[in-house]
Amino acid sequence: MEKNMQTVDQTKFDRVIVLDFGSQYNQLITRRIREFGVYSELKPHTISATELAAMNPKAVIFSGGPNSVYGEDALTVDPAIYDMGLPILGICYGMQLMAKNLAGGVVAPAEDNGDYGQSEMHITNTHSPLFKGMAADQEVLMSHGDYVKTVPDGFEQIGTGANCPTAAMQDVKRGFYGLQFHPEVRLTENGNDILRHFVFDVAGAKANWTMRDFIDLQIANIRQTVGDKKVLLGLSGGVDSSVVAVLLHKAIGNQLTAVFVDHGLLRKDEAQQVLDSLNGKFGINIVAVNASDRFLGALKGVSNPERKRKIIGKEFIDVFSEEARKLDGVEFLAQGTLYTDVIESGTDTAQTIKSHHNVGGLPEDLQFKLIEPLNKLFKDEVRELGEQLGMPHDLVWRQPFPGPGLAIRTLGEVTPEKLTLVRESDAILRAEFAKAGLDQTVWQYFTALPGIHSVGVMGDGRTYDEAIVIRAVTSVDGMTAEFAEVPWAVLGEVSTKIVNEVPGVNRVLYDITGKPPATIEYE
Ligand SMILES: Nc1ncnc2c1ncn2[C@@H]1O[C@H](COP(=O)(O)OP(=O)(O)OP(=O)(O)O)[C@@H](O)[C@H]1O
Ligand SMILES: O=c1[nH]c(=O)c2[nH+]cn([C@@H]3O[C@H](COP(=O)(O)O)[C@@H](O)[C@H]3O)c2[nH]1
Ligand SMILES: NC(=O)CC[C@H](N)C(=O)O
Ligand SMILES: [Mg+2]
Repeated sequence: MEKNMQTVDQTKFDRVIVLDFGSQYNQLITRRIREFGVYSELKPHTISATELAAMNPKAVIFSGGPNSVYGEDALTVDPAIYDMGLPILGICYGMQLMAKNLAGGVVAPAEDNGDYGQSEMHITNTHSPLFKGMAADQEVLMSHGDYVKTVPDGFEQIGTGANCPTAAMQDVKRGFYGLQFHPEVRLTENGNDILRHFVFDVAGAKANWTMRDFIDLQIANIRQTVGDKKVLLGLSGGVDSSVVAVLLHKAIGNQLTAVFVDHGLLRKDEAQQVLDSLNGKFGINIVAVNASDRFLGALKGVSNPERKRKIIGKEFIDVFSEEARKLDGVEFLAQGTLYTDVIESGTDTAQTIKSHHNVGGLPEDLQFKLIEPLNKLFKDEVRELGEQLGMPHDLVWRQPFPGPGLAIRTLGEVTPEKLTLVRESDAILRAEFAKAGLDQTVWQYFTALPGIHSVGVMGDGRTYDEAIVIRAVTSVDGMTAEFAEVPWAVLGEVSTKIVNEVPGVNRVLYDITGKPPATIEYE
């Protein structure tokens, strides 16, 4: 175990606090700022000015959110926050909230249909510190139904959009800024620079935080939380739980036991490959449990996607509990939960998109205390962490595989027969992508069974068989994704192989939807 890590001075980092109004993108704001080398954290919008002052931030950002500032259930902030002398940046809902809270501002619903998607913003004050050095016209991502009709006293409009008079506003004296568009997403051309200008030029923050500090802080936290108790880690062989395994091993050594569950929903040969690649490596010893009968049994007859996810979540916990009982003294369950899993499962402010088995799928009466050191990070940040921890490239860059496995790629009821179709077609897809070198460039790729039957003709005979869908996407963090532009020749090869080698399939489809509006997985 490494010494001298117990005390990490958290106050030595400059920090920017982001207040959460429920946007799906709000943690993206914090991670962009961490990428600049400035520590950033998301906090509830209910935080008081006193609590905020105790964190000694350099600036505050109000995130976007689904509500209307003048709606009955509108979320707001402690008004004393405006008097703290701190720079504030309001994004979307956050800007509208400033306009509502500060004297003179007016927010109204859009007269036509609102403003959703990429559009052009024209900068009306090129001297604004936010827009330093930028061209007067730029693409931004808008996603709002309300708009700021009148800027508050002391503010000036600094940008205007095609469908939105106040795309940006500022009160330089108070250090207050508002953006109607989302600078945190890549679809806003200069979004990163705008945030950077706010953090460094307006707020005067210094870049004094690194991923190394994150590692030290997590190791210190884990040691303090765990004491002399034992921790059971759910290890899938994926990036996230493997990174957690290495962190935990550094922090608490052999107080850690890793459990790998074969739930019968894994890919072809996956169980053996996980054990070969991880057992005995990095000081990790794995307990492998074959639980396919119980998972498949519990899923029998169930076709609702959310029900399936909850059942899988519960079965995982039951297996972990049984293993914990064999070990004596296990108080904690560690998981490789990422922020994506948390936000999509729904929070107090964000809607549920799907219940990830490890968050929204957990039973209410969970007997373990959770340790989830990555639950504020995104996939690409975890990969950077893995690299920093010296883990092998292949493991760090493995494509994600969801905990519920092939169950959420077998739409509707899961049966062993259907699983075979998904498993075999997926193995073909993976082999062909590897052959074409696409495994290095495509972020995630798999097949799914949508449950469509259609008529075919094979060997002069009629078939009425299943279709298989190929899903292949590029992404950075899984929050948004685009369908991958896979060469037709590769798709053709995969299609021929699947139809020839997987009995019961007579048609192969390619999914050309991004996220949003679709999601990456099917359920
Ligand atoms: N088969 C499994 N056995 C034990 N734990 C699992 C299994 N599948 C998932 N988990 C737990 O659920 C968590 C979430 O799964 P998820 O797939 O998001 O992460 P991962 O498998 O660690 O990484 P990746 O996203 O790269 O697949 C894992 O980090 C792990 O703690
Ligand atoms: O561990 C997991 N448990 C889950 O329940 C789960 N659902 C989706 N995913 C993975 O998360 C990323 C985003 O997926 P979606 O666009 O389908 O929501 C993609 O990488 C998905 O594979 C999951 N991972
Ligand atoms: N993305 C947002 O923050 C939207 C804010 C508000 N709900 C609107 O529609 O105008
Ligand atoms: Mg996984």
